[in-house]
Amino acid sequence: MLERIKESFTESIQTKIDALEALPESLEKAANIMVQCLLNGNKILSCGNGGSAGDAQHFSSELLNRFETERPSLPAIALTTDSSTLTSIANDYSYSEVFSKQVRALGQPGDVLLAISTSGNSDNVIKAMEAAVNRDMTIVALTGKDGGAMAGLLSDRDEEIRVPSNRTARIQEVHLLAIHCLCDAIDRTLFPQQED
Ligand SMILES: O=C(CO)[C@@H](O)[C@H](O)[C@H](O)[C@H](O)COP(=O)(O)O
Ligand SMILES: [Zn+2]
Repeated sequence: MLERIKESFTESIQTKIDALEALPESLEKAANIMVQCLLNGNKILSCGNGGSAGDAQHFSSELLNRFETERPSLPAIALTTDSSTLTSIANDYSYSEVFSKQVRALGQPGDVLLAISTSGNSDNVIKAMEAAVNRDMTIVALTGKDGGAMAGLLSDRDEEIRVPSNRTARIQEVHLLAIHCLCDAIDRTLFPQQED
């Protein structure tokens, strides 16, 4: 057991080292997309399943409340939190529609969708991306593995942050770091004078 735990630490550290090579440029582009969206008075919607639902909420709470510095609240909505909406859409239509219906209701041109999936193949996240394209929104996709079907849906205006790993847990661990990098970049660009 001890060996297994140590292996998980080593693998997680190695995935972050690999991500340090692969991800900074896409993270910078994604941060710029989000900053521009917020400067234009738009908002960021986020979604994902399981651990990625937690990540979607982690991100929105850091915008709505705060990350590390005192600054005004920023507009973000996690599409994973309203159990009445989620269960009724899943019950009346299909689980694959739970995010896309909300995107069609809440998404405005210029908003950003933060779409999170380690496989890039979750149907409800893919349908949310399709709805976002129809709403003239920009997409930031946090993915892993080979990017899955999500990678094929992105256009030049969008950005994919694809963690170089095939293991869901390791990918999720880097997704959280990526989310914190995005929050840090947003805060430092929008509020350069604020104290830590
Ligand atoms: O947290 C974990 C595994 O670490 C799970 O809850 C995981 O998020 C779920 O199996 C998700 O349904 C996986 O979806 P995805 O990342 O492939 O989109
Ligand atoms: Zn997990």
